Amino acid sequence: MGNADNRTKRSVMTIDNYIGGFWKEPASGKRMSNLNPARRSEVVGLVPDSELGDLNEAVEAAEAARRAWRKLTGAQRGALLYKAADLLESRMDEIGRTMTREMGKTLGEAKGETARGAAILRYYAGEGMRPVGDVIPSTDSEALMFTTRMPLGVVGVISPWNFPVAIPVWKMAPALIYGNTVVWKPAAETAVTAALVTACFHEAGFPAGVVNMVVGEGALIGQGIAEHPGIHGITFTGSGNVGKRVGLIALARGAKYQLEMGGKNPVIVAADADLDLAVDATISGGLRSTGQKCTATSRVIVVRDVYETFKAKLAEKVKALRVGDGLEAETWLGPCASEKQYETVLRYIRIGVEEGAELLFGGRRPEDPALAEGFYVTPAVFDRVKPSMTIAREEIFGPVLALIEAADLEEAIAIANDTEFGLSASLYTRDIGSALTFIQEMEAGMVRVNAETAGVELQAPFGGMKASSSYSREQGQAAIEFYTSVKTVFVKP
Ligand SMILES: NC(=O)C1=CN([C@@H]2O[C@H](COP(=O)(O)OP(=O)(O)OC[C@H]3O[C@@H](n4cnc5c(N)ncnc54)[C@H](OP(=O)(O)O)[C@@H]3O)[C@@H](O)[C@H]2O)C=CC1
Ligand SMILES: O=C(O)CCC(=O)C(=O)O
Repeated sequence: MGNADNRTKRSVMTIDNYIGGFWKEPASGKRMSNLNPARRSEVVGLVPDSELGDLNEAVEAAEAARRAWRKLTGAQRGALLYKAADLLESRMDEIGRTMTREMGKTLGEAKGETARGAAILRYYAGEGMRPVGDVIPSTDSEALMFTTRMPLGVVGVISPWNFPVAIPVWKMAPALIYGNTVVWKPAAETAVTAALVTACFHEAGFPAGVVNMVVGEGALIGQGIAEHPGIHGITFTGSGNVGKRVGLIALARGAKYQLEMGGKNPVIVAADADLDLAVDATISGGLRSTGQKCTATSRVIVVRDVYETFKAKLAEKVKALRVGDGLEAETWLGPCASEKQYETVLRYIRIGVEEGAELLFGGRRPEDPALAEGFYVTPAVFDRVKPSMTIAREEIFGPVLALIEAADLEEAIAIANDTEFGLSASLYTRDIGSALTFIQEMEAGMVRVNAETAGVELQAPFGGMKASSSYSREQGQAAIEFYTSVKTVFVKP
């Protein structure tokens, strides 16, 4: 993997692809630099700029491994997942620090995410011992009819930079336990973290070719995965534009696909809400990970009776959040993950102001000269946002909250539903009737009452409605639906 001895230090790690059980230089020998978003002059790693030849080699390795892998028992595959979980957990500090240096989230969040990766691996390791299929009564009294499941074959995993451990693990762990082999293209921006995760699979003793990692430009290697005839299923998390493209390519060649894309997640604050609880959840749901979660709260829809009180409480707490390097213990909010993301956030803040929303707080570079070299922006709160404004409609993926006033709960739910997205939504209320109306009316894959919009439990289905996903669900027992095909068996003596 290169420079492994210096993993936790501020040294530059040189990363290779992982193909057929070996760390391999990209055929071109070319590499890209990954920068620390907290300090743009600091190079965290040199990561492969792979070509299609590297991808082809990985697909061949995955194809060569898949029959023997499928023939192992679930318990045998699960034993390897348990080992990978133990390794990931034992390296929580090293992986967390690398993640923070590579994409900026605070060390606490990065370590928490790594621990979550280990928990996901253990959940799916156990899945190797759980029942599969149903016995179905046949109309023929002599016959036995039942369902079983087959793995898809080679699964292509295309993952983003915002959860560089949890998302690929929640895709790879079920793919593997159900008997598939994997070719993983992590986001190039977090490929050093990805290599540390891959090292856990390698050292756990997964047979050669079962897990492969190829790092390169999304438009080449990601698209190459979508197009590759040797890849039978593609699971993608990222932007809507790329996701739709991946889906269209997969559909055209008859491959199975699953897309998790953006969100424009609302929190509704009802007149009877516990306002302190709602404020804390808005801050945590909207601004943790610098707002770079597909489940992040971005629209804060507050019923008129409590709008001004809620706004004052929110502004006071947001002002107190400490922006800084995620490695510093006192930092609450790290930098945006990249210059591209930073420019996007600043552009949306400009658009918000131009369209007439009132910038109540933040949305600027911090004044501290120690932060001048990073992609920092102070958390922004916009007041008097209209549902038609761009900042209320498009996914920003940054620390920006848009406050929208609603006359009552009915109008709040109508505003919440007036979006192309439908990933997550929350309501703060003390009234059971309001909660039930919200649960019934809200068009979102995850609805949460008195809980923030972000926060995914690994054992529950995760996914969105409308443009947020391809209607499929990940995680928990739902994952089996994507990573396997049902086979109906009819046996007569
Ligand atoms: N739903 C979510 O969790 C996420 C949503 N987003 C949204 O997307 C916006 C842009 O982020 P960005 O990183 O550019 O997201 P992308 O959709 O570009 O990236 C997601 C993954 O897809 C890969 N990719 C890029 N282009 C292609 C392609 N043509 N075919 C196949 N794969 C491809 C990327 O590779 P590489 O990056 O190496 O080029 C990465 O691995 C964010 O501002 C946010 O709104 C982003 C990340 C996660
Ligand atoms: O909220 C979470 O923990 C998961 C969010 C997520 O899946 C994403 O941002 O892509």
